[in-house]
Amino acid sequence: MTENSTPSSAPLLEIQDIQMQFGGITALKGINYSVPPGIIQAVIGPNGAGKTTLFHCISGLLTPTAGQVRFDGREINGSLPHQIARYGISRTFQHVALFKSMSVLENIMVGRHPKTRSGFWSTGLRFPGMRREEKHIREESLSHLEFVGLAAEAQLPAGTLPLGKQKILEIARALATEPRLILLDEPAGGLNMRETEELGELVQRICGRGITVMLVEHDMNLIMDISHRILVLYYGEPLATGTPEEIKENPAVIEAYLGEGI
Ligand SMILES: Nc1ncnc2c1ncn2[C@@H]1O[C@H](COP(=O)(O)OP(=O)(O)OP(=O)(O)O)[C@@H](O)[C@H]1O
Repeated sequence: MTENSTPSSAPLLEIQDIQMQFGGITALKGINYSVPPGIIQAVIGPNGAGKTTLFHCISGLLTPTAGQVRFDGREINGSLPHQIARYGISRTFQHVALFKSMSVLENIMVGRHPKTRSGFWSTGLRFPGMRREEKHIREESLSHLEFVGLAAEAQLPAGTLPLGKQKILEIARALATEPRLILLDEPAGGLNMRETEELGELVQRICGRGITVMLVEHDMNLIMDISHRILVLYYGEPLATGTPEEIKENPAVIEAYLGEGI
């Protein structure tokens, strides 16, 4: 178990002795970790280390077998994913999960619904107040597309975009709920070098907006370039924490990744 310290600001996310058991498999073995606001926090580790399971526990897809997750001082484990989205945490998935026949813009508008009073689908009833709300959602959704560089593709079916742009669209949809913490699960998976560089710039701009980013990623160049802090998981436990420079030189990390090209 490892605990990091955040002397300058109260943590945004506190993970306290989280354990996750799947039958006989212990995917997380008691993790303590805090993430301060305003940083890019990477989570790395070999396949099966527990990274995605940790994201599932934070975003409410899984309830930890033991331990607590606190977000901005509020205990959130046991809350449902849509409640957690309302508290200010959104996420993307390892495999793209878009509505492929809907337009790029509509995919964002759907993502807006946790923030609206009437909900995206009920705006279809088209009462005047709802029409105003839909117009507002449309404008805000377009501004998210502009932020990520996809405004020109707004009317295209999402499924016609190349993979790199679909992944960016997923990030835009996660941003549309106006999160304070965004969890990105392997956003660079399947991207070429240029797309990965653009993704890195986007993640830095997201952080520049004051949104805390947690990033699970296997692309070590990207991780080392943009992360402020790294948590290394190994068989469900923290192996090391630190800055990219500290992690690069950590003998336990080098040993764990030996042959895996860190
Ligand atoms: N729903 C599940 N049922 C049973 N075992 C699971 C389940 N989800 C994850 N596991 C197991 O928990 C462990 C951690 O899996 P997890 O997907 O969190 O790892 P990971 O670090 O994200 O791996 P990868 O880098 O390959 O995505 C693995 O041993 C995995 O097989």
